[in-house]
Amino acid sequence: MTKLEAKNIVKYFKHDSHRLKALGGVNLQIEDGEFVCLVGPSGCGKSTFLRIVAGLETPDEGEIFFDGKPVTSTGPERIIVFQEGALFPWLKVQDNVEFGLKMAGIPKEERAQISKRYLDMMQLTKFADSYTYQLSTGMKQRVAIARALVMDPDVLLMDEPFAALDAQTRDLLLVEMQLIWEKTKKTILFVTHNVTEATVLGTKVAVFSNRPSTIKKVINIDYKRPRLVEDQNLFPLQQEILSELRPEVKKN
Ligand SMILES: Nc1ncnc2c1ncn2[C@@H]1O[C@H](COP(=O)(O)OP(=O)(O)OP(=O)(O)O)[C@@H](O)[C@H]1O
Repeated sequence: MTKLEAKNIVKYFKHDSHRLKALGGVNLQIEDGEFVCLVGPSGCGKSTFLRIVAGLETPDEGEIFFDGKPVTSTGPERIIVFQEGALFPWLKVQDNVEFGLKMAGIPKEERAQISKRYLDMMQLTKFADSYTYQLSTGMKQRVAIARALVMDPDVLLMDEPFAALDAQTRDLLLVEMQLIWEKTKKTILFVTHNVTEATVLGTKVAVFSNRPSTIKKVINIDYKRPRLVEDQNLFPLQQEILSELRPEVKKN
């Protein structure tokens, strides 16, 4: 079943005296439970596209459909996780994770039950009473992912969530992310600059062209999990993606 569909998404931005055409007609179809990685040259509009899917921006042309209905605003079924996690420093880890549930009026005990499951899943139980400044960057990112997952969204939108992590932490989270996806069966859209990351995570990888961007190619990846970054069987796919990407980066 199709979960999300982008139809001819066009987006302009105002830059001083001129209009910059960021998205030039993006078309993408995403089935329920797919893990779709978005790669493309810097500034091509990947984050803009994700924000449009989240309902945080409106396209100038085209439409996003969620379960066949047009997206007109943000909604709890589409939750975005940003690169820096955007946590609340004045709240403890558990309160950060429960924040959306509290806003939704879920009673305290029920909130605690739900957050416990995701704190366990993200190996954060011991840190439930810590403040976010007491955590490493990788742990903060796990809190941000847990905070999104407690809301049980249909679609998780992730904007370079691992970009600020060291290589070892990132490799661990890449395995954890695959396990979470297998356990929760969420539909995931994941923006990354890292082609290896894209092949490790994705059921498919959508390559954006240079601005005004369109989807240049979609590459399907049907390979056993959990996938590891050092798996050489993924190299040919990485080369295929890079061969699509390099000419776009040069144009940039
Ligand atoms: N709010 C805004 N106002 C003006 N221009 C914007 C705005 N947001 C994005 N842009 C422009 O739109 C283009 C696409 O930006 P966007 O951040 O979506 O690209 P990206 O592919 O995610 O980039 P990167 O890979 O470097 O993070 C860029 O040229 C950027 O300058």
